[in-house]
Amino acid sequence: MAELIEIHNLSKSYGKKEVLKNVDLNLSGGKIIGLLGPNGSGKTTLIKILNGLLKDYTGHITIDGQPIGVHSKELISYLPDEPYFENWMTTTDALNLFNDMYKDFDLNKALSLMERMDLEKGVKIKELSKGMKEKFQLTLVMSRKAKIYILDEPIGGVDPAARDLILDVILSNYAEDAIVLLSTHLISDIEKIFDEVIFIKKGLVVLHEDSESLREKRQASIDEIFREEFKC
Ligand SMILES: Nc1ncnc2c1ncn2[C@@H]1O[C@H](COP(=O)(O)OP(=O)(O)OP(=O)(O)O)[C@@H](O)[C@H]1O
Repeated sequence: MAELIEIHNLSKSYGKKEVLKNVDLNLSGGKIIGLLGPNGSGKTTLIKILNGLLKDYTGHITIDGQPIGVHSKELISYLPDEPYFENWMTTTDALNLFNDMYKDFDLNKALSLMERMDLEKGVKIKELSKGMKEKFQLTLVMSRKAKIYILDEPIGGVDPAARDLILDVILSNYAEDAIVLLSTHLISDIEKIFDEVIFIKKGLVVLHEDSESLREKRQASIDEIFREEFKC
């Protein structure tokens, strides 16, 4: 049976610079997968391709057995690395927008997550702090009953106490057969929830392994293995 995400021989260049090189990845459902690599290694580029935002690549990708398109966009709940709200929007406007836009959006879940995150309705999003914006975006994204969640740096701006809350929200809000693909630099904070990790180095996938067996094999944490692998 086809894996939920299959990537074969994917390459992508910006001008003459090749930033993804012959990437092969098969990702199956029921896993939280860490996409890890130093700055500029190609994580966001890969994520944008999976979300249909970049189309000028070579190689072959299927999501749930189909090429990237309407079907994959319905399956994926995507948290981009930058806020995407319009300046005029309040938290209530954004809730309504998600409710209108996505069939799988659970408004009641979003409202209860907002309460847990200490976020209020009717507040102008541009007046929220960076961390509060991140929490709010994550609330919206995790309130969809999606088959795939792609989270680009979900906790970069939030304080350490809120990070644990966010991890709990991620863990308890995805269906068991779904994929969570998550890019982060805060490996030690998040690694406990990873089932698998992917290391990407200058556009090449240099490692894709089960995180528990990797830790056992190397007798080190994912954070330590990452630091060793990417030592400057
Ligand atoms: N729009 C663009 N035009 C030209 N080059 C780009 C563009 N976007 C990204 N790049 C280049 O592609 C490479 C990969 O960038 P990408 O944003 O995918 O890396 P990343 O792993 O997500 O980095 P970070 O951890 O810093 O967010 C980098 O060399 C970057 O300079």
